[in-house]
Amino acid sequence: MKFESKPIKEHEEVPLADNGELETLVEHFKNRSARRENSHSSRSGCYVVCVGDWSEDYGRDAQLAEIVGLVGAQGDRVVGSETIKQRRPDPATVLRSGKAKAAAERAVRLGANMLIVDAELKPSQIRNLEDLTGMPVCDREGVILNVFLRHAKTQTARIQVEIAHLSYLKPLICGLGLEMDQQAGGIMAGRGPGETASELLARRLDKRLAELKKSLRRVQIAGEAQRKRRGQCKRIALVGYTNAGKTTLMNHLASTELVAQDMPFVTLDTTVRCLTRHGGDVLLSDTVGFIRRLPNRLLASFATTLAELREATLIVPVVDASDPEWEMHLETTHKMLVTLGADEIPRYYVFSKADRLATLPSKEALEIVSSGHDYQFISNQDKEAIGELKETLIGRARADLRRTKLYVPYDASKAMEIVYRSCRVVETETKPNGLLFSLEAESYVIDQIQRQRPIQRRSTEQ
Ligand SMILES: Nc1nc2c(ncn2[C@@H]2O[C@H](COP(=O)(O)OP(=O)(O)OP(=O)(O)O)[C@@H](O)[C@H]2O)c(=O)[nH]1
Ligand SMILES: [Mg+2]
Repeated sequence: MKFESKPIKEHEEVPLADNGELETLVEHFKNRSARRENSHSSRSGCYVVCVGDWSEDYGRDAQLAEIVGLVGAQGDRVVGSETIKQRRPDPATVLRSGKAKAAAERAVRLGANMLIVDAELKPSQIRNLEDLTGMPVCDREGVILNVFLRHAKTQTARIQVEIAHLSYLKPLICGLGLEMDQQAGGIMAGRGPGETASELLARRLDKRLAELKKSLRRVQIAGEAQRKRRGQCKRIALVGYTNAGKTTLMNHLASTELVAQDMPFVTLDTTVRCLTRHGGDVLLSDTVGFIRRLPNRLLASFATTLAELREATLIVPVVDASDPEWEMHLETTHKMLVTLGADEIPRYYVFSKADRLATLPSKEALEIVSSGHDYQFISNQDKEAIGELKETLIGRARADLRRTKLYVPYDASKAMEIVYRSCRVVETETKPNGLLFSLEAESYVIDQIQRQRPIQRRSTEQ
């Protein structure tokens, strides 16, 4: 099977911008950043408040560092920050009012014109906090969406991010109710009889969301033909926490020149390239990174892109070994693989940025976190190790198919599904309570079928 190593052609004609009133209004209510709030000052800034119930200082510092990094990636400057330990959030404002006011005073003294709260806030909580502090407030989801908006370059990524962003904005905009009617009265011509400005806006936002979803579907259908052509190729997917070094590794392994930067969510699109020479049977893909508490809206919007991971022959979790939080990053990656239904696929772990480590973690610790799968430490400067890794990955992806006989009882529906989805059935024999298959499949698929309890029970009964 030959596969041409060409970049995916995006649909250029998919309409994105709505140049009319909706754009003006969305822009008006768009999740604020310090730059936009104070467009006169090029060095306006944010004050970050990190909320949590940490048992150790270490977890608190790491959470703060992460949100500060995200604010930087959305293009803003952090002028100050603090952490507030709080077990239960205040229902109206998440932060207790005294603490919120004190934080806002410190923020103003430092010249901030936006308060970033590292928590998931409801639209009403954002409004209450803004009333209480007198400052524009942006929550964690808003910051992540801003970063995605800033980095979305291709049409697919832009549509996916815009869908997530508009769904986030909708309750914020519509919840403004009367105030919104007064502000928008002048702008919004074409209001139906008895329809308030916020109702009209909700209707338009819904229409826009429906258009975007249709556009996304069109782009995805166009990509499906390309995916089908790749169907017979072995696929290796690089996955992992954002900023782990996935794209850097892809560039070294597949001689690509994709953008890799010390910043979260630089990659938002899946890029697929041949790992073997002159087109060939092994493909490598670079994917959007993960983060703890990834907003559900973004996950839903990127669901189809990420669902491709399920088709991989080999998953390569890339872990930044130099990050003090690497174990949490790995845990987040594992949870995402479970959510995406890709946790049964064979894995080969790569611990990146080894050049930054004085000592490597102990073998025992690594075996536990990699749950017995093989792993390798790598540094982007070590060409020899990268060459070896490439050979190992190609070898793993091409692992031979096994031919075997397997009895599957009728009531083992999950096992039946795996047989028909992932095996080549050579022969089927009917038995009183099930089917005896002669089939061909990769070893892990056979193991997966055998792990289904009813089969083990019944096959020994036979
Ligand atoms: N010192 C060192 N830096 C590395 C290594 N690998 C990657 N980096 C750096 O780590 C940063 C992030 O690398 P990327 O490859 O963009 O990470 P990513 O996982 O693709 O990140 P996102 O696409 O943003 O999720 C970049 O500044 C790289 O130069 C390595 O082995 N050693
Ligand atoms: Mg990347």
